[in-house]
Amino acid sequence: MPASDFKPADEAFLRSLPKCEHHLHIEGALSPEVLFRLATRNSIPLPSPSSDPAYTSPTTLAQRYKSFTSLDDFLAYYYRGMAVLLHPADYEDLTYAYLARAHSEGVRHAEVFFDPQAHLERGVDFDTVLSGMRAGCAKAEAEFGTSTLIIPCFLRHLPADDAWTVLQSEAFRAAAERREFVGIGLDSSEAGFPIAPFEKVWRATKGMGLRLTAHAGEEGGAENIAEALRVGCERIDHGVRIVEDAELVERVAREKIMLSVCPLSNVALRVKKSVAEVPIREFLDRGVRFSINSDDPEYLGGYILDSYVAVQEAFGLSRDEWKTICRYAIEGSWCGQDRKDVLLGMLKEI
Ligand code: HPA
Ligand SMILES: [Zn+2]
Repeated sequence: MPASDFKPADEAFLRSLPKCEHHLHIEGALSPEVLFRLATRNSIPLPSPSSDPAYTSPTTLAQRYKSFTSLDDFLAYYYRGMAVLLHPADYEDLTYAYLARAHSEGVRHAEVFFDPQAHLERGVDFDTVLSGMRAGCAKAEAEFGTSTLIIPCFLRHLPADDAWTVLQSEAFRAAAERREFVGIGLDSSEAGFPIAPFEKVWRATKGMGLRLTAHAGEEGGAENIAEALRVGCERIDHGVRIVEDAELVERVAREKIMLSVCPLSNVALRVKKSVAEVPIREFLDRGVRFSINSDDPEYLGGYILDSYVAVQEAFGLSRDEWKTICRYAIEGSWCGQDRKDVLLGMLKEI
């Protein structure tokens, strides 16, 4: 269906679908307005407008976010932006605001990433971030019934020893034992930063009974996806370059390994020229399981419903195909079977 045939009624249908979001960095839900407000409240100096005019106002910053040239160009703003987050309440408010917005767009289950090392290096400890996020999740769960899980991600541009230190820390181990997060991920710059050095971290994490995922096949090639699976990842974040390797495509379909795809992010970071180039059609035709996610909604082009609408405009999927995507997302979630059954029940009613 060409874009001009997209009916407004389809947006109501897309909104009504019971969605699971698996690829959302909470730091990427920090809007320019909140960034400026928290910078003042927490006395964190922003770059001066003479060094970077983007920091003149929230409007100019939002405008700058529309012209990222690469993952690293974005990451520079993303790491600078999150420096305004200091207190548990900052993380709680950010998490709650994201979940409220997500709920209004039909998200019924969310698995939320954060980057502990990016906070630790500024003196913000693991528990500050985690306790704030958990409070935001609890509030949203009580108010909207959204189920949530939290996934700390290690930064692949830092040495694996640094991730190992976090993994061995008392705060990480105690929270893992209390099951305050469900697994770990790996994010940040992909090209030139292979996953292999993190193998020891990944094995130890698995030994703690935690789940494993990693960003791979976003900026880097399909070989990074194969490597991520070799070290024990159960799902892949992005993974769109998997189509470069037909055997790997067959394998993930056969083994029901889910890809958490982020179409608007791919376009914003120039991984793809347009949403139409994201291999949604190939994935559906070859039985590759995937979910559709926003990644960093305040930086990279929008929230989850924007992503669903963009995919519908590009591919004109049938209602049954949308239900298949939502079923893949439910089945690929890391919540328990009881919750999955509830979500599948919601999907049946659509
Ligand atoms: O899309 C991403 N890729 C890698 N690292 C990230 N950190 C936040 N978002 C991303
Ligand atoms: Zn991401």
